[in-house]
Amino acid sequence: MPNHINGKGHYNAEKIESIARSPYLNQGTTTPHSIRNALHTAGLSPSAVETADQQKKRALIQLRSKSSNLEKYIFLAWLRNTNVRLFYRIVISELEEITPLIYTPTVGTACVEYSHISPFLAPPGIPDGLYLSLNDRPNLTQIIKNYRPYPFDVSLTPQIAVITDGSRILGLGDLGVNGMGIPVGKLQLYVAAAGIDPRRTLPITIDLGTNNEKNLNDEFYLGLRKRRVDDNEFYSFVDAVIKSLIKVYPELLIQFEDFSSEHAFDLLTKYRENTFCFNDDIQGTGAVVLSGFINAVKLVEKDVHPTKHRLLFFGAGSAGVGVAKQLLEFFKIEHGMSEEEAKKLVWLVDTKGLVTLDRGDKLAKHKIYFARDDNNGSQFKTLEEAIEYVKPTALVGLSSTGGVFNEKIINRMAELNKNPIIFPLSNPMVNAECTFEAAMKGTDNRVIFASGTAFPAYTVPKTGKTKYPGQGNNMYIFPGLGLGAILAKPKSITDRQIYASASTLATSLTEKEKSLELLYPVVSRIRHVSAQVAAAVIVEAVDEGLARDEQIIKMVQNDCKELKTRQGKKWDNLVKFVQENMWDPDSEKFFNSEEIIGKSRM
Ligand SMILES: NC(=O)C1=CN([C@@H]2O[C@H](COP(=O)(O)OP(=O)(O)OC[C@H]3O[C@@H](n4cnc5c(N)ncnc54)[C@H](OP(=O)(O)O)[C@@H]3O)[C@@H](O)[C@H]2O)C=CC1
Ligand SMILES: CC(=O)C(=O)O
Ligand SMILES: [Mg+2]
Repeated sequence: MPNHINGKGHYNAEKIESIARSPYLNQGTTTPHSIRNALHTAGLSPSAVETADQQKKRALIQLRSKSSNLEKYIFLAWLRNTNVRLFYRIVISELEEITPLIYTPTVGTACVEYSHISPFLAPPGIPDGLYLSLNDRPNLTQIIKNYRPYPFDVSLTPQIAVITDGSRILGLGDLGVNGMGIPVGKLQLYVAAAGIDPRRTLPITIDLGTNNEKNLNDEFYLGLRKRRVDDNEFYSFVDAVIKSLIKVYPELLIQFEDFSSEHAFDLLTKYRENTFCFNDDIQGTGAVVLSGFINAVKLVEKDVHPTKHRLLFFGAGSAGVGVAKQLLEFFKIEHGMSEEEAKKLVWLVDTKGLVTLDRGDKLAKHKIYFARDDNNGSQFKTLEEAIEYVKPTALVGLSSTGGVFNEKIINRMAELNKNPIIFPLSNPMVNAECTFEAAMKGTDNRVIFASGTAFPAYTVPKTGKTKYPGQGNNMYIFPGLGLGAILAKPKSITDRQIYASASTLATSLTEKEKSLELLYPVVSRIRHVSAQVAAAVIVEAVDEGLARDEQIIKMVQNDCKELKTRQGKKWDNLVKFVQENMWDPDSEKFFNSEEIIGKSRM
């Protein structure tokens, strides 16, 4: 495109066009006439200039008028892809209402439908995420560079990528490329909950085929129409993707998400020491459940000594085993137990029953660590049998099997415990092992409860007292963990950093939240909580000698002198620094229209 008039004070037409079309710079109906004139967009919309509040009010009315959550999801995606700042203004101010629409449970429905809806989520030329298919192998580096949703801000390179292969999307199984909704959804929470600049996020779905018959037979399925590749090809392709990503963006933090469990563990083992990465389903979930468990232990400690808990996990995949491993750290660190002692507090159940060493089947690698050898040859095939054998104080569901904690199971937990801990953590809501209402009714309202997807509060009919369920979802961890890591730039993300994120989340409850016996902070405080989690991760990374950001290292050394007693501390200056670095849709620091127009001058 030719320039307008050469010389000082005139505009470069190409730049003007990219500003006018940028979903980030677009201010829609709030654009002042001066800017419309400068951008040559005067006359392209009605003349009214609105305030940001009016603009937001209209969008919320439209959103609320939609009759299904999927329609709301589509509306919100369009908003995000046409007016980023308006979208995040809405998300941040209405977190409780919007989170279930852009994340679990609605994102589950959106993923199932993704091939049907994705062409309608964004205007042409604005990608919703980056697709890397097997056929792209020779050109990975170039294709990675193609992802430029905000062409005007091309100097702002991605800081965080969430990557999936769509093989285990929530509890919905193998959805192939339709899994894209997950990296997109997670990254929206990075922005809303931790203030990562939306221009610096990179959602990726790698397409190595799918074994989902429904997708393979769906005329509208948009991914490769072939079965998944074998393990050799899988690891080789993922390796090529990781290497290309690091080549293009050397400081990129990579979050592995919703890979099938075998691959999830192997990828984490392979990359965690030498690549700036973590696995959200193993480590993020481990940390968030640990945090809720720490608070649950406090609530029941009058009756159950912390070291006397008996934890029964229903589900022994990446999430179940990841959580179980993280809980061991609690017993070791806070209660001085040895690894062997702590391990004895954990039992796993999978599709074949209680996981034991002598069960007779070949156990998947990740199950061996917790496989019991003290069962004297007895085997326990069902959850009921396992409960009778273990007599658990806590029952944790990570099995993707909706409703499996039935009335009988819940009643039995209530007989065994004054306050049974029941965490049906599978997603989306239809896969939760039980509802909050069922858990309350089945335990005479004595349950200590957290689920992966938020359930409504429950009012006890006799007393009129309302009880609030916890939401044990990794969304309370990964945004803050990622932000802390991005700021401190540690060489790797360690168990200690993960533990620090969990223990800080646990201590972030306000007095009011504690008085309501909540296990997690209310969602509306998530931005503040993420800043605290980020600060904890930073302190830990500095203490471990792994942080590489000089300014952060100095600040931590000044602010947190007594590192050994740091747990539970607030590190006010550091938290303030983190908050100042959080992207905010209304901050002049991140958006100054005059300056942006100025930049387009020749
Ligand atoms: N709340 C949160 O933040 C998070 C929740 N999750 C949820 O956790 C769930 C599991 O994830 P992940 O571990 O990766 O998935 P996997 O599919 O790898 O694991 C599921 C596990 O459940 C077991 N299982 C499935 N059905 C049954 C059954 N009928 N009876 C007994 N065991 C059964 C499987 O047994 P087998 O091994 O024999 O096949 C397997 O061990 C998902 O729903 C996911 O959404 C995940 C991450 C975070
Ligand atoms: C929450 C999440 O990461 C999952 O269900 O997989
Ligand atoms: Mg996940």
